[in-house]
Amino acid sequence: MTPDRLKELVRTVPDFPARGVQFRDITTLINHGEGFAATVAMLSDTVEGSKAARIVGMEARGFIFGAAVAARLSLPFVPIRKPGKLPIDALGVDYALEYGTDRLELDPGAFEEGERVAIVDDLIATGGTALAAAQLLRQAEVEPVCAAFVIDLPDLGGAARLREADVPVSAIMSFPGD
Ligand SMILES: O=P(O)(O)OC[C@H]1O[C@H](OP(=O)(O)OP(=O)(O)O)[C@H](O)[C@@H]1O
Ligand SMILES: Nc1ncnc2[nH]cnc12
Repeated sequence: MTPDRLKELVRTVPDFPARGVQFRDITTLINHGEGFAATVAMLSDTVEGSKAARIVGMEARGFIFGAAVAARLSLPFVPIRKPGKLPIDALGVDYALEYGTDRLELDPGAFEEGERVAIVDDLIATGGTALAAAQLLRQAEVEPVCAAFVIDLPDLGGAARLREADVPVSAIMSFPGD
């Protein structure tokens, strides 16, 4: 399947969760077996090329793709969670959303010192989530060597921000103009 065909499987919902937002919904993509498999295969090629030893994915949609890529490549998977969910002393980073703030947490004991780690998520918009993930990885003294997304919303600037922070970025498809 081509990236253009995969793009057709993403449902666009106007004015969700707020007026003016074009919500790019991946539930219709993963509800298509061949489309989901092709998406995971493409993300896996990127992650494999980065020579990452481990994959992290951000709660919740990042778990869907990150865990699938990890299983396909027989790589270990580490969840980056929303606050208060990890049962151990976790590293935490607060980050800005369009309105207000949120927080991501990570188990620093989940890694080998200095190893190469890939970030996988469904979508990059402002980059706040992915930058927080990269910051958490650096706090855990490992190297974010790749950030692989299904969808990039380039007008929101997240991919550019991540590259400025020295994290290589790739996406299967983009929706310019969002
Ligand atoms: O680049 P950003 O502006 O940070 O936006 C992208 C993030 O937003 C969505 O997650 P959300 O926080 O909505 O959580 P969910 O996965 O639980 O739906 C998406 O899955 C990304 O993680
Ligand atoms: N436009 C959008 N569609 C889906 N998920 C998002 N996360 C942040 N912006 C989004």
